[in-house]
Amino acid sequence: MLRLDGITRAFDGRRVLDDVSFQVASGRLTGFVGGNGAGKTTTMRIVLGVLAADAGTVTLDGHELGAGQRRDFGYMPEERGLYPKMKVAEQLTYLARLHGYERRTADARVRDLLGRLGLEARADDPLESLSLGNQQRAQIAAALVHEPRVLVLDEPFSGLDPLAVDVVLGVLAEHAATGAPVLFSSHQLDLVERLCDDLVIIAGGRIRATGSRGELQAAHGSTRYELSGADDVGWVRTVPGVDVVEFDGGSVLFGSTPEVAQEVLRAALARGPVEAFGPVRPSLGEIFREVVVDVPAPRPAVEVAR
Ligand SMILES: Nc1ncnc2c1ncn2[C@@H]1O[C@H](COP(=O)(O)OP(=O)(O)OP(=O)(O)O)[C@@H](O)[C@H]1O
Repeated sequence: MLRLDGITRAFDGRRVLDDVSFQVASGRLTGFVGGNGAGKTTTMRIVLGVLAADAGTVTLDGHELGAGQRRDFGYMPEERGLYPKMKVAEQLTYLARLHGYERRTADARVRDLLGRLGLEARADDPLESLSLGNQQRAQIAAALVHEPRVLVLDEPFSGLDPLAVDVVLGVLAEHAATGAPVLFSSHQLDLVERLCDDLVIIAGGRIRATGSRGELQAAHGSTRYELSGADDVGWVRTVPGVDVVEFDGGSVLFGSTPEVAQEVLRAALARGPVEAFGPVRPSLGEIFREVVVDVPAPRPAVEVAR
């Protein structure tokens, strides 16, 4: 398990990470979600040791990280990092060789990865001749080429079409299944909601919520209920304890306690056929809006004595 404890970082006296603590479980995909400037990239750079924290620790399976362990990490940085003019397979093999793979093993590993990422036909083309989405797949291959013990990716899904998202997701999930913690950042909430096992929400440099989707849904945002009937269900508005959110003649979305929801269901059945009834869990977007609302500005790096 990768674990961050009390990470703090300031730039020019402005605190951009404030007591950031969360875990990335082994074998699971953890989505790191936040708006622009929330602190995702800075946190990832600190995990990778590219940037130093002012305070706090990063540990892997209980051991504080040094350069030696981080060599086994895979990282796809925001600024990407491959050579545009070099052929795709050639530079991936070169990277694998830098990690100590023998040529034949490196070649086999690269061909396998390119195959799984749907890039085999472009293996011998210069990176810059690929579409942006395919260049991104090559960047992901570069992060994975040495079978990293921990995988950290900055916005790996941005700019990918839905099919490419599924291809990349499959490859990342396969890698997580080897027991590696996988952390990826994103601000595409709908995508993260579908893709990851666990979520970490950051805003204004502070962690606002962590947990599996189910845990977040249970802890934040209220469950609503949906009722559809053959006839007009406008009467639901008059039931005490019901707060109607949306109404569309034959269907209604409302908030209430579970008990009141059951009363509504019984009343609906007494009136005629019910086509659909059930809880509607809050979306990640709703939870995100709830937990990031009224985020206080980060404290200055140095408290001024009064
Ligand atoms: N090298 C730096 N010098 C000064 N400020 C920095 C530096 N790097 C990051 N920041 C600031 O730290 C804050 C967090 O930035 P960061 O890039 O970590 O956010 P992010 O969540 O990755 O955002 P985005 O989704 O827009 O990439 C921002 O206010 C940014 O301007």
